Amino acid sequence: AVVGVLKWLQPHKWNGPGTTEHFAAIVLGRCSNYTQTAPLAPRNVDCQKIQETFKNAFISKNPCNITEEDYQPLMKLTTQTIPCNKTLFWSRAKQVAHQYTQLHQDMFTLEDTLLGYLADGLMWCGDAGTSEVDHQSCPDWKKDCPNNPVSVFWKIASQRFAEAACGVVHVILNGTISKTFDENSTFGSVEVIHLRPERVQALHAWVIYNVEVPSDPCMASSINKLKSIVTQRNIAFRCQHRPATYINHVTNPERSACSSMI
Ligand SMILES: Nc1nc2c(c(=O)[nH]1)N1CN2[C@@H]2O[C@H](COP(=O)(O)OP(=O)(O)OC[C@H]3O[C@@H]1[C@H](O)[C@@H]3O)[C@@H](O)[C@H]2O
Repeated sequence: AVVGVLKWLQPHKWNGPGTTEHFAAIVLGRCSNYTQTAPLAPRNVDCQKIQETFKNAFISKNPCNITEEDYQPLMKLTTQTIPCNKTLFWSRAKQVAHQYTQLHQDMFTLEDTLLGYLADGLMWCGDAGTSEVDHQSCPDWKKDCPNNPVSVFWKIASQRFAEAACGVVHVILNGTISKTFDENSTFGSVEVIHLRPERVQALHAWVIYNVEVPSDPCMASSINKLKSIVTQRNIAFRCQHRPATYINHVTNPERSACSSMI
């Protein structure tokens, strides 16, 4: 009990929340669940080994000096092939994107792959001086350092997800915020630039908005910026705007509000 109190009294070294309680057990459970239930799950996966490899990527390491190489062993163990034309990116629209793939299970966001499914919503970090995870605090991207275990993970996972994409790929963007497309987002700074023009013919953007918008969100200046980045990479670009209720209709067609739309 004394050790527990002392740990609780330990000063918070970083500005971000600490490692998720039962992190290793959650990763192991998610791995087993995914490999037994998900469509296109990689077969004969050693979940114990994946759990250990995930921990070894950041345990006993300075949590402000994590590199993409630290995650290479984990990336190798979780390699997965997504069918062409079935990749869905999102930016500032996580919930809508997952509502969509819940209904269209032939489409895949990063979270619908094993790697993204293992880590979604979790926090994790360690420290050079110990083999324990830090439950007190972990570095915040802005207030502490960008090369922390969680940010580096999502950067390398997003990059590999984009590099593996093929055919016509889609992205759900948020039409109710000023920067519908933000070059500094992970989608803008990592995924768009790692699409391979020899594998990807087109990027289709679906701009989702909540309320009637005065003008076509596809005409926004940030969408034009996305179009120029994509077309300069020899990838065709198309934009369509959709009311958020469209996703709800698609998700719950039996809802009375949807009847008028059908
Ligand atoms: N749990 C997940 N997190 C993230 C995924 C992802 O797929 N799952 N990410 C990134 N990401 C982390 O989410 C925040 C904010 O994203 P947010 O600001 O909402 O949007 P981003 O474009 O940065 O990132 C979403 C984009 O990158 C992948 C996913 O395939 C989407 O196409 C940012 O710090 C990223 O490090």
